[in-house]
Amino acid sequence: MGDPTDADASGDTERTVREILETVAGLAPTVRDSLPGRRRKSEMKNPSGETPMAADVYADELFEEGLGNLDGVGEYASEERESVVDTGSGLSVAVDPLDGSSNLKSNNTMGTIVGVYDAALPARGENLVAAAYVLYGPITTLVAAHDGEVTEYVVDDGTLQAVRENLTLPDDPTVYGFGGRVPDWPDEFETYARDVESDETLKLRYGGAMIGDINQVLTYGGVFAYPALNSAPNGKLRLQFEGTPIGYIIESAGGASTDGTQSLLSVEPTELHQRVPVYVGNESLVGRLESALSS
Ligand SMILES: O=P(O)(O)OC[C@H]1O[C@](O)(COP(=O)(O)O)[C@@H](O)[C@@H]1O
Ligand SMILES: [Mg+2]
Ligand SMILES: [Mg+2]
Repeated sequence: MGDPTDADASGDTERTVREILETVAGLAPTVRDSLPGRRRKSEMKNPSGETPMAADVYADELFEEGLGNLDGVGEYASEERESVVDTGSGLSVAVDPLDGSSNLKSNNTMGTIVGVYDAALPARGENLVAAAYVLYGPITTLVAAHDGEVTEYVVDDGTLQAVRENLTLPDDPTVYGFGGRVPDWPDEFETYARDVESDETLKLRYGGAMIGDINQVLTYGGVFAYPALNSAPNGKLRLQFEGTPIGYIIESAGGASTDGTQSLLSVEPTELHQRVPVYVGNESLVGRLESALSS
């Protein structure tokens, strides 16, 4: 028989993960409804030096209140605020409240990303106990990874309705999407990209919101990269809010993730808002990429 204290702890974790997913699902329609009236820049700068949209700031406030008020959540952090908010004791939640919010101007897809860590932030990907994203597409969906399983839910009415269980990346990948300006790509990455482009089984899908592109990779199989750039060796995306949760979801779905040399889940966090090159997708394509980058 196991230690009753451990059983309590894991029961608490399960309950809190469920409550976090339910809270995010519950807020998703409100976030979506808030977008038309917040399609403008805010007056502030975020810790990454960007000017967020009013919608980014509002979504962050909603998630901070909703998730921070849960008994089992001890820390809340987001891409839009400088430091970690201490909300009691329990799991730590790191949120990208709106991913791809520059797509608001052109009315294209966006998402929300949530990482649930069992350690103080910033934490390693290996401390993730769950990760999820909301996709504000024609349908509002939530994809969650927990205990090695990935599930897609429809959350249009604010509740979790499972529609696809045990999601895995298809064996025969068909899509790729790479961010950053091509002249800014390091030579090794450009060689890989040209190789992928000339593969007759693959076609380009890039939408300017990582979550939209990731959902295509999860649906059709393929590879997404926001690479290291000549002008930004750590790329654009943030480790804690984007890199590790997405690495966790893709790895849970049988795919691979890397920062170029190691799994995104193994990258040592040194700073809450640090950036990281992100490469995720089918193992075959990520393996080819790691070889290309090391040559
Ligand atoms: O405009 P670019 O350089 O293609 O960048 C797009 C990338 O930046 C992001 O929008 C960054 O995320 P945020 O919108 O949360 O800052 C990603 O979703 C996307 O993959
Ligand atoms: Mg983002
Ligand atoms: Mg964002």
